[in-house]
Amino acid sequence: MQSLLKHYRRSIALHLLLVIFGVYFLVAVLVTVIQLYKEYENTKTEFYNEIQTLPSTFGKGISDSVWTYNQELLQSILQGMYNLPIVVGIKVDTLDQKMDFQIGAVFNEQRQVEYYDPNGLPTEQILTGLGSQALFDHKFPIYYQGPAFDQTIPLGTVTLYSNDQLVFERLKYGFILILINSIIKTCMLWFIIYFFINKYLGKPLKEFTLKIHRQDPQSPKPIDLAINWTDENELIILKDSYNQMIQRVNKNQLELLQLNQELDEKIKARTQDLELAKEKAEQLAYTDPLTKLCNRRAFFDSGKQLLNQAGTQHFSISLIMIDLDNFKTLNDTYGHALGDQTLIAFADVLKSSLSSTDIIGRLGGEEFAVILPDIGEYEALHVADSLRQKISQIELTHDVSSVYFTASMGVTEKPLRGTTIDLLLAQADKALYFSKHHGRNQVTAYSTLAEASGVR
Ligand SMILES: Nc1nc2c(ncn2[C@@H]2O[C@H](COP(=O)(O)OP(=O)(O)OP(=O)(O)O)[C@@H](O)[C@H]2O)c(=O)[nH]1
Repeated sequence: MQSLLKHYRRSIALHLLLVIFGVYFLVAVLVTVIQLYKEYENTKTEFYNEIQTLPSTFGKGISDSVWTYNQELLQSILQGMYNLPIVVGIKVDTLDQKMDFQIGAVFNEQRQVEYYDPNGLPTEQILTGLGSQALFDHKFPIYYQGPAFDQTIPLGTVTLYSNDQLVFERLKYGFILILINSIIKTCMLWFIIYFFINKYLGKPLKEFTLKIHRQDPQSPKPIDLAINWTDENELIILKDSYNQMIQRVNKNQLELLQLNQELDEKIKARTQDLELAKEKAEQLAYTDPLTKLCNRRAFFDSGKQLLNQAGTQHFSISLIMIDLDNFKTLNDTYGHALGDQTLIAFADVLKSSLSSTDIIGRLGGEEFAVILPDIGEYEALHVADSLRQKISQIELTHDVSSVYFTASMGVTEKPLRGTTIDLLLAQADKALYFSKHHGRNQVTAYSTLAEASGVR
């Protein structure tokens, strides 16, 4: 039952059928009722006509039997009439009341039904099978017109009783035939409609839906239906429209895929650019743009790290502070550009002379500092002096003349316990100051100054 209901709910053919069948059934019932009513009316008229022909058939015999007081003849005529299927009762009323006779179902004077047997004796209700509710009567007079009389002599009346239900009885078979006919026609129509709607609409739609369900959503393909029609009906238009839509969707998806790939590549390139820019920015943040040495900030950061390491791993650290001599004069004499060249050449000498573990920084202007890990003051003095000599040999050219410059230095070593970069710089600066004020182009150890002043 459940599956039947499911089938009904999913079947367009059954739905349409129900609607068509419902409407057809109503129309058929209406037409049949009208047809039946017309048949009833016609049959009833025929019925009355038949009743009215009876006096012409039996009237003469009845008149003769009443005129001659022949009770036996009258009774046999009336019984013959009573046997006719359209008659349910007969009543003969004569003027002298001598030949009165009733047979079957008749009305009395109060219009109530009374029943008489074929011998004219009162009896219980007669089983006519028709009931007496629809009883109606047709009265006709009886006359005698014998050969000896010029005029007709009234003898009385004969009342024939019939029943409306007899009309129905007559119609019954016709009606049953009409009904069977309608049922067969409806069933045939039902089957034909269902078969063709299902074949030409239901099945193709079902196949179409099934194929849509089975489509791969990533790459749907055009659908082909097993329809044998060549003309452009709605179903074929629907299928073609679907296929066109699928082609458009596939094309759009391909374009989207390409756009995605392009976007991916652009994002990759942009990310690389950003990383490079970030690297550059980081470099800029920590590198002096002119000399490419560590700037003040990078020098302090790396220096602090190295100091911490030296504290925990117990290795010595020395710091050299370097300042170019009379740099202002050099700038003023040969120009700022040569000043820049001087700074670059000086930085190159530092880079090439020192180890990669040494930290070289430009603290500002023409002021530089170097941190030498694992090197004591004595060794650092030698490194500084070697640098000083190399610097003094750097040859710069201005126009056709050669330009030389020198640098003064101050050296200090990290004490055994605790110190800071600032403190080391301050000590080295004092030594540097000493070098400057004692003729420049020389190296001074902070320890000698401290010893001389008794600070250490
Ligand atoms: N060309 C150039 N000059 C700079 C740069 N930075 C600082 N200076 C110059 O360096 C000079 C430093 O001068 P001072 O501080 O008087 O020192 P000095 O002339 O070297 O004298 P002493 O240190 O006493 O020997 C100034 O004239 C600055 O303008 C730079 O990046 N390029």
